[in-house]
Amino acid sequence: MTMTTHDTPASAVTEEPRNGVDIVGLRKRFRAPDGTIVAAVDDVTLHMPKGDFCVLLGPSGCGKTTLLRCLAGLEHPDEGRITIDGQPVFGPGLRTVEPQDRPVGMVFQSYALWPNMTVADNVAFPLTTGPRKDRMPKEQIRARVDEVLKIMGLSSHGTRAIGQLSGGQQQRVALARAIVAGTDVVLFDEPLSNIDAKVREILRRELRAMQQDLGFTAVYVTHDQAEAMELADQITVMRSGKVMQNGSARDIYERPRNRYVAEFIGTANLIPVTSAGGDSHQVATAIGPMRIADPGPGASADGSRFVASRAHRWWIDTVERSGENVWSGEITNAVFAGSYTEYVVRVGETSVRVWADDDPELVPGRKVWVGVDPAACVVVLDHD
Ligand SMILES: Nc1ncnc2c1ncn2[C@@H]1O[C@H](COP(=O)(O)OP(=O)(O)OP(=O)(O)O)[C@@H](O)[C@H]1O
Repeated sequence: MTMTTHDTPASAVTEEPRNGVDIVGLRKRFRAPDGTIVAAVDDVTLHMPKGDFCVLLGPSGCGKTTLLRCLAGLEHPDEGRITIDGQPVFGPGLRTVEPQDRPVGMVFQSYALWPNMTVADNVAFPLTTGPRKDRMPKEQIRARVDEVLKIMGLSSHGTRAIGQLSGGQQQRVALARAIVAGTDVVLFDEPLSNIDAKVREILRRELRAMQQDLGFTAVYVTHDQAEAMELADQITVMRSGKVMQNGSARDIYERPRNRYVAEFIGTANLIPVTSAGGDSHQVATAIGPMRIADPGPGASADGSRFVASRAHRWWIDTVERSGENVWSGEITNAVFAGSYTEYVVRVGETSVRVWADDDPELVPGRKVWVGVDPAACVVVLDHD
């Protein structure tokens, strides 16, 4: 990222060649207190294209923070290679590049600000460390700090003490500090998780707009799938140190690779496939034949498979219907969720969840017809 001058809008930033982040065969193991070895990062190979917003998503303990810390240089991997912005920072035969020498900025969950310094001094901090001969002149530092404070909506807060700011404002200061040095890659470790829901939504939108304006590559750790969907150009779903799937939010949501991904993101109906092979557009399932427009990644695989479909792609009706992908069933539960109601419908021995408009006629015990568009059905593996 090239920083703008004081008066230049962020959108006018000059582009420079960048390469994003390349991770090849990365492994990091820890010894747990009971002596067992935990593979926190287990053979991860991943490319994060320059200028993309890349989210590492997964439940607690899946290894996303460890992977981020390896990129930052705060953790020393056991094996593999890392190249950031074209610069190899870790690899065989390479002297590991120390955190302060890596071309990255970082924002933590705890804001990690200096409580006794002013807002402006906190933001300026990365520009005032390192060998004196490499530092920029004071006037230039001030201009850059003013600029990022403006970008973060903190212009009038520069002289305040950190303790006089709200949590949301403190995280803005931390964001400002991460971008002030103009690195091409900024790493975020759950930066919004300590902030209340409304402010978090605002900051999330601002962060995305700022990243697009300035054009840096963002690597963002979260366990919140809604946050991932809203922010990401690329989502990497992790489990037990491994990459389960990597792709755009749409890819991951509409074409999950396996059961784990389908269940982790959004609400999916997973209907067991009962026989292998067959027509690639029709499979035998626990509720009868299901038509699928796109067979999906699990179609030709051996082993347990499911037809995955999103709850909001199903319809529900009290009037008898017939045709493909239509079943009769009985409502067993209805939960009003505001913008939709979740109806749980028993079809044979299986339950499907249908997200539809609230309808007072649709109550538990009611016989109904449900169905799903074949275009919304994809076969997924039980596990890779
Ligand atoms: N310093 C450490 N020593 C021992 N084990 C560790 C260490 N750091 C992480 N681990 C283990 O490595 C695994 C991955 O941890 P990590 O913090 O990367 O997961 P995470 O996905 O970021 O989880 P969270 O969202 O809870 O932070 C976990 O099993 C964790 O207990």
